[in-house]
Amino acid sequence: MTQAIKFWAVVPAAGVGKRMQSDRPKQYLELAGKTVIEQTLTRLLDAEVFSAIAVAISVEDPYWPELELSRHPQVLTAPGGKERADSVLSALKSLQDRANHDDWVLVHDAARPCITSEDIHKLIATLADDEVGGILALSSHDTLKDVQDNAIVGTLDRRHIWRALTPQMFRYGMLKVALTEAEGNPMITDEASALELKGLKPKIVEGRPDNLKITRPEDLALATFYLEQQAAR
Ligand SMILES: Nc1ccn([C@@H]2O[C@H](COP(=O)(O)OP(=O)(O)OP(=O)(O)O)[C@@H](O)[C@H]2O)c(=O)n1
Ligand SMILES: C[C@](O)(CO)[C@H](O)COP(=O)(O)O
Repeated sequence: MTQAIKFWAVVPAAGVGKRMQSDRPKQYLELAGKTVIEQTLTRLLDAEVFSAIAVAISVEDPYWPELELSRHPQVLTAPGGKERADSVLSALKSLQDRANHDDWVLVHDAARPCITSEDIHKLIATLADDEVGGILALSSHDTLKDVQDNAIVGTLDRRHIWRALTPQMFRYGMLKVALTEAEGNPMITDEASALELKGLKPKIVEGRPDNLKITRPEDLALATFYLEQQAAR
């Protein structure tokens, strides 16, 4: 008897947040009354689609155990790695006794707290029968320039340039193999790039522009605004 396909979430949350220039990793900064990571995990839990959420946490992280969500029955913890891809692979390995080869995994940055159930379900509905999977992404509303040594050398066709977001949705077995084969490759900054290395063509699903990644100090105010706008809808 074929087993029902399950959905798992993987949340890389082991970064130090250098670009945020704050006193703690950015996933533990306050945002709308909670920490950034609590906002993110709450949204993933509220989507009511994941069998479990595997969170990659730095082995030196003193903040995680203080969060009630760290004891949530659907939240699992895995040791983070040197790079984001290492953290994602570690979290995937922590699911190996639970996830089946063809189950779907949605990898979502802890630093993207404005994700909505709407976009999670849109990604799943669009790709649930796809051979490879794909990612939420944003098209460009601006003219894009090719720049070398601070000088414009050309204008790019914006129809072919999209900004990758998360979640990124791939089959458990396929993603684990791809990230294992790509281990140590500095060009692998998202899950899709590991699949691309194998000659696969992940799909694009247009996401909401408010699904920002908190990276620099000014992003917190924008994220606060977005969460308030979403709450008012
Ligand atoms: N070794 C790492 C590096 C990053 N991440 C996670 O990957 C997500 C996106 O990465 P990024 O925005 O680059 O976070 P940081 O690496 O923390 O930021 P910075 O590059 O400014 O240090 C974040 O949720 C971060 O916690 C991770 O789990 N393990
Ligand atoms: C995965 C990602 O969110 C896609 O845009 C992004 O690459 C992660 O941030 P990083 O700064 O590249 O680690």
